[in-house]
Amino acid sequence: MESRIQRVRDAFASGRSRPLRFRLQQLEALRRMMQEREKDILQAIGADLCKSEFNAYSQEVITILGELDLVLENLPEWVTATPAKKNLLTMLDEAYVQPEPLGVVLLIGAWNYPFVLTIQPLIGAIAAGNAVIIKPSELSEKTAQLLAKLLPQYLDQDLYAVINGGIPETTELLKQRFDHIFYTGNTAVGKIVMEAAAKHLTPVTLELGGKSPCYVDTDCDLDIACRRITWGKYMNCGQTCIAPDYVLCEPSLQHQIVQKIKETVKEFYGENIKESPDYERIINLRHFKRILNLLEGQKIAFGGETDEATRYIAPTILTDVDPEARVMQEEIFGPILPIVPVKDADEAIKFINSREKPLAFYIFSHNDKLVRRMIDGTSSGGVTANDVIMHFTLSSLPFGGVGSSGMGAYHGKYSFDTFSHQRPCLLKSLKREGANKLRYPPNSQSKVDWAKFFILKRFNRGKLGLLLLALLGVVAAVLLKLRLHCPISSDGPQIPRPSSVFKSEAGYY
Ligand SMILES: NC(=O)c1ccc[n+]([C@@H]2O[C@H](COP(=O)([O-])OP(=O)(O)OC[C@H]3O[C@@H](n4cnc5c(N)ncnc54)[C@H](O)[C@@H]3O)[C@@H](O)[C@H]2O)c1
Ligand SMILES: CCCCCCCCCC=O
Repeated sequence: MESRIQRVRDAFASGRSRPLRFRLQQLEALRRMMQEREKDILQAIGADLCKSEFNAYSQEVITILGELDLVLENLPEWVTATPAKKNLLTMLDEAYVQPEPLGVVLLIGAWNYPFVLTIQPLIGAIAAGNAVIIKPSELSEKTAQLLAKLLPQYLDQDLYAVINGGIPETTELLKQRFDHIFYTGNTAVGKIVMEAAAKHLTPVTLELGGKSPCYVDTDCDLDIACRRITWGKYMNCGQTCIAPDYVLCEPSLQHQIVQKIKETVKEFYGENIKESPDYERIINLRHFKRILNLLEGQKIAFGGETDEATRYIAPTILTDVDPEARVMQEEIFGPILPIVPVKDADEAIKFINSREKPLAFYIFSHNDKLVRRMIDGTSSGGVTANDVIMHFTLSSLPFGGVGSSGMGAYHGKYSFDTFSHQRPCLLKSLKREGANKLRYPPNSQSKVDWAKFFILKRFNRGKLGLLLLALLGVVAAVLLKLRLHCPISSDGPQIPRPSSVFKSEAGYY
């Protein structure tokens, strides 16, 4: 493993990953891979999660194709240095911010959307000019194997390496030094990743989980709300990081919601859900048993059927759920929807704020004021109002958590920024030493006054003040140029001192 990582490091040190043209070529190659190997990709995802090709395409492949289009179109602009504003002291210099690659990035993918959650951050890391070690999740075994086979066929083999394995391999990987670690998965492992990263002071992006609440207001189109909640909750058999984890609503809505979700489940998956090509299975037996344990002692209003042999759990709804119940203590990550009755929106806000910050927050209401009040009154990684999941699909929005649901964000330009260092550059000349003498010892009141003028711009805000400032700026620039070779007297510059000229009743700003 160490020699493989060293090969990636050496390749990064060669500088090969940096030119824009190279980055674009690699991203084009990824796009070619998506087109030429689409069938293999869909089959691998399908085998891991019992997912239909249609679902694998619309949930994973489309996102990647969209991201590639966006990055290929905008990367030339993103890599360009941005000129920075200058002050009076630097007005003749060059100042800009230049994004530069971080170096070798470790990318640990997740199993629930094993393709998109590995390739989408990879696109950002390549776009930003990094070398990458990719560690797909061993739980989505077929996709992990496919990535190890395909990526070296399309990408530079020295710069980008896939390392497969389970906990021992990840543990070993985390001992190595990286320039950034991007991890997607649960919060407990997120802490292990962060601890390992701290040993090398490696920055991390942690895309974690949490219990994402969904508030349904009485002033709401319940048919539409319940159809959208059903889609987002039971998609991928509930194994979606931003699935609505539980519903908060007034007691009077509870049974209507159960009824409408029940009808929608029938509409989506038919009478026999097990036969539906659109309904997935739980990834493995460990997670299957974990989810079943959450049902213990609960009032099942709908669903509840399970089949261990195929790891099937029916779309399930629990009503009158006690906030202290186990199902309300950990992220469900399965097709169980608890409904917790609350008195009103204020109680819902208090409920949400009394818990860890979730990855997503959903509100269904016709009342725009209420929607905004609930957004302002809570905190979460992201928000969608009157729908679920959809903020993930908009690449102009950063995707990530807050508090225990994660740190950092990605998608589109945000991925590029996550994998770049924004390097501030100030290019001065060795000339104009006269101006610099202001900051050299010995210091004096007059030098401090000048520094206040140049850096803090302490002068009157009025029109006259501004006009005088402009004039003085020109005079100062000319004088400083003329004085290049003359020492500054201990009494300060021989032009009017700014503090006496511009101080007025209007004060400073
Ligand atoms: N924010 C996001 O974008 C996002 C996306 C997908 C999943 N998630 C979150 O991920 C969670 C679901 O997946 P999961 O993490 O439960 O899967 P999991 O617990 O089954 O496995 C997580 C991964 O962690 C690794 N791991 C476990 N113990 C480890 C250790 N001691 N050291 C190093 N690695 C170790 C395993 O090898 C495995 O690959 C949910 O909380 C979900 O919300 C978040
Ligand atoms: C259009 C639906 C896209 C769904 C993609 C969901 C990805 C969620 C990532 C976390 O698990």
